[in-house]
Amino acid sequence: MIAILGTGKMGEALLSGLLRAGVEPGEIMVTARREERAQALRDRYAVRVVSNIEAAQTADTLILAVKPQDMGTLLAEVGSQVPAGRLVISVAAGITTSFVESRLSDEVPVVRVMSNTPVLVDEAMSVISAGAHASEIHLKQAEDLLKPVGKVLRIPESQQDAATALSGSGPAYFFYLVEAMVDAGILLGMPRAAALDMVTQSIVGAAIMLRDSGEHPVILREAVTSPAGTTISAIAELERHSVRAAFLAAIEAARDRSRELASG
Ligand SMILES: NC(=O)C1=CN([C@@H]2O[C@H](COP(=O)(O)OP(=O)(O)OC[C@H]3O[C@@H](n4cnc5c(N)ncnc54)[C@H](O)[C@@H]3O)[C@@H](O)[C@H]2O)C=CC1
Ligand SMILES: O=C(O)[C@@H]1CCC=N1
Repeated sequence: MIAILGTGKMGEALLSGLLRAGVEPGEIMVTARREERAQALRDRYAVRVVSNIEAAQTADTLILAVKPQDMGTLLAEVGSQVPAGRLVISVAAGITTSFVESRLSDEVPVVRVMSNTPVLVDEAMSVISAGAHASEIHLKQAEDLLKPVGKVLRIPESQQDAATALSGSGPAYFFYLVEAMVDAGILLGMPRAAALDMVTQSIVGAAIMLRDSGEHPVILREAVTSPAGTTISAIAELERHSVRAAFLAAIEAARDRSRELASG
């Protein structure tokens, strides 16, 4: 039995992914703070909505998917209720395995996961790290759970904050880029719907080329960049506005914020 504690955007994305992967609704229980939310989850997925305590006491695998700021409260409620031999998976940004372990009364294995919203289309990037009591078996269990909804990579926990900044938040940077490019289309007089279509298909095509060609992004970009052509005129402007430096600083800021979140 799998329990998802805190079924918001990420918890629901994981829930729908598990169901698409063939886990039976009867094998999953979820928790929610508000009754309307609980009812929506029952209606949409036919899963049982239970209390945090019931989930903690009965599930073999607990997925903690509350906001980092709510993790202390949740663990204060359920920490003493999780029996040894279970697996706890935390998907919260910035929350370390030792933070979770120190709030569990038994030596329960903890795996820290950073996934991202493309879970919704089975294209997540999930990075996982083992806590002090987690072994190969537990990492494998977490991998098996996450593989149907995308790619899974094991990393040392010391790199989790960087991964949160890069792939956890990553989709947001691309949506932001799409917004900016669509605005550029509007500036040039394109209808909004056509601009969105053009940008979306360009970004999807480019992403698939990047993933499937095995080529380095520099090679792919150079193939589009003709001498004295249009692309280099755009790239010169991006360089003039230090867009590359802005990305370095932005992702570093996200990494720093991830580090801060564990301390509340
Ligand atoms: N949204 C994203 O792209 C990603 C989010 N995450 C992580 O996933 C976690 C959840 O984020 P979101 O889903 O975006 O937040 P959210 O606010 O949509 O979901 C959190 C849910 O937990 C519920 N909750 C809070 N305290 C509770 C408690 N004591 N008992 C039961 N339910 C409780 C809230 O009512 C809410 O429905 C965060 O820790 C975040 O760092 C990780 C990767 C990507
Ligand atoms: O913004 C956040 O805190 C979460 C973590 C990774 C993506 N979204």
